[in-house]
Amino acid sequence: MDIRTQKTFEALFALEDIREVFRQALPNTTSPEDEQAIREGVDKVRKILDDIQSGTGNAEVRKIAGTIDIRSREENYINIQPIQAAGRLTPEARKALLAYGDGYSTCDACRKPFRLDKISNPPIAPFHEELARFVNMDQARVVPGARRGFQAVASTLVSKGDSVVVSALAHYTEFLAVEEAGGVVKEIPLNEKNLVTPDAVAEKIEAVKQETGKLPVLVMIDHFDYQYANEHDVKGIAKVAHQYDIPFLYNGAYTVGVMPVDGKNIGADFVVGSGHKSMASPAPSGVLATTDEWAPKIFRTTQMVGDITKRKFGIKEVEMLGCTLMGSTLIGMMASFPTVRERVNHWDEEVKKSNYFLDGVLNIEGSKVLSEFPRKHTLSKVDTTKSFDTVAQRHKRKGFFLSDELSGKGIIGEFAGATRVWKLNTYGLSWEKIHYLVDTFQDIADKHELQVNRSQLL
Ligand SMILES: Cc1ncc(COP(=O)(O)O)c(C=O)c1O
Repeated sequence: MDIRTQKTFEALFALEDIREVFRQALPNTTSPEDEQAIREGVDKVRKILDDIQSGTGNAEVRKIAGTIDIRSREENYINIQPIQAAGRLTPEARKALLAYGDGYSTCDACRKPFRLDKISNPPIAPFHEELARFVNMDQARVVPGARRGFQAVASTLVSKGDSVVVSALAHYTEFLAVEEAGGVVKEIPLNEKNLVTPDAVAEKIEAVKQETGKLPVLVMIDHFDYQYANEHDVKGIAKVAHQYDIPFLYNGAYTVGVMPVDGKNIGADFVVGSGHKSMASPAPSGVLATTDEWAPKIFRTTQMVGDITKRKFGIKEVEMLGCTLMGSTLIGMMASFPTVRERVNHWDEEVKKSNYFLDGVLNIEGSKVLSEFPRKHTLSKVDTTKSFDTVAQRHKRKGFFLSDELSGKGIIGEFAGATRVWKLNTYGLSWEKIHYLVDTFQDIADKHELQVNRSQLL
């Protein structure tokens, strides 16, 4: 890179930093004048970035400026996309992405024993210890996504034909992990509230035993499922699994990183989390934590010896394929961790905001919340077939009318065209944004002559 390009990059990153400071200040602003000043500041910086992007300068610089500008979707819009909310990166993680983009940049100081989780500069080894403490388990490894955590556990515990008990709302990646290991999933039916109960788990275990003559080898349950984000009684379920001496995998894809998770208290043998879903981390990232009892099995090291060379790679862990996350993915996760560790303490406030917003939606006649209500999570499933979809039926833009209206008001993230049954997530939105969301949904309803019961607003 020539010196001019390098200097321009530096200037771009400095501008980005300034914009980030503005952006961070926005949710904490109370006076409209300050908010206006901050918005103008963001606009000015954007304008400079736009000029660079569209100017005739160095193509490489234009390209990187373009990449940076993708971030405007977070600054200019309220994004209620269901699965992105808690995975959005912190400014620190964004910087780490650039600084540690080279794949093996984490490996400069890799010394004996040669393994990722043993590297102390950057402080990857202490990060692993902190991760284990964070979910109150004994040992942890970073993995490329929650799915790789399921895979490591299934590959260790499941042999051909073994049964694994999962929820009827289990994520598909649990199915795949079991299939790859040669096992079969056995689904626990839901009760009338779309919940998996400990009793239903016990019945399923008994049924599997009857049917196959063998107990299942693993029970794997999502604390909050991906469909309704209903809370399932994981502690009660872990207890049932242990009564049959079956290990319990806690799927915390929607919890680890947003709310406090205490694996020991739950009775989990394995805790799996998703970095890019709930830990403000780049994809693919996640965590697999376990107890001292299970660690030697799940994190077993290789026994393989080369038949000609007699080479051995003793310290490398088989399920981790030696090392897992490298470069910016891992450092991004680490960079966000202080924020993530702190933010779980504010989960109750996040849930309050989620309920406030949905109360506002429910005040629009015909709207329903399909998830358990009041909400215990920020991800929710709503049914607007009898409210907004009645407008869609008579609107020339059909099902797209709602997305058009919302994006016109700076709200994005719903699936365009889906105004019937859909999911959204309010995680991380300030109270100001939540109020704005409610007002906007109700204004759109008003405009299209749907009944809105504003008197019930808090
Ligand atoms: C409940 C649940 N478990 C697991 C996963 C997979 O997570 P990852 O993408 O980190 O592998 C998802 C992803 O959507 C999910 O919703």
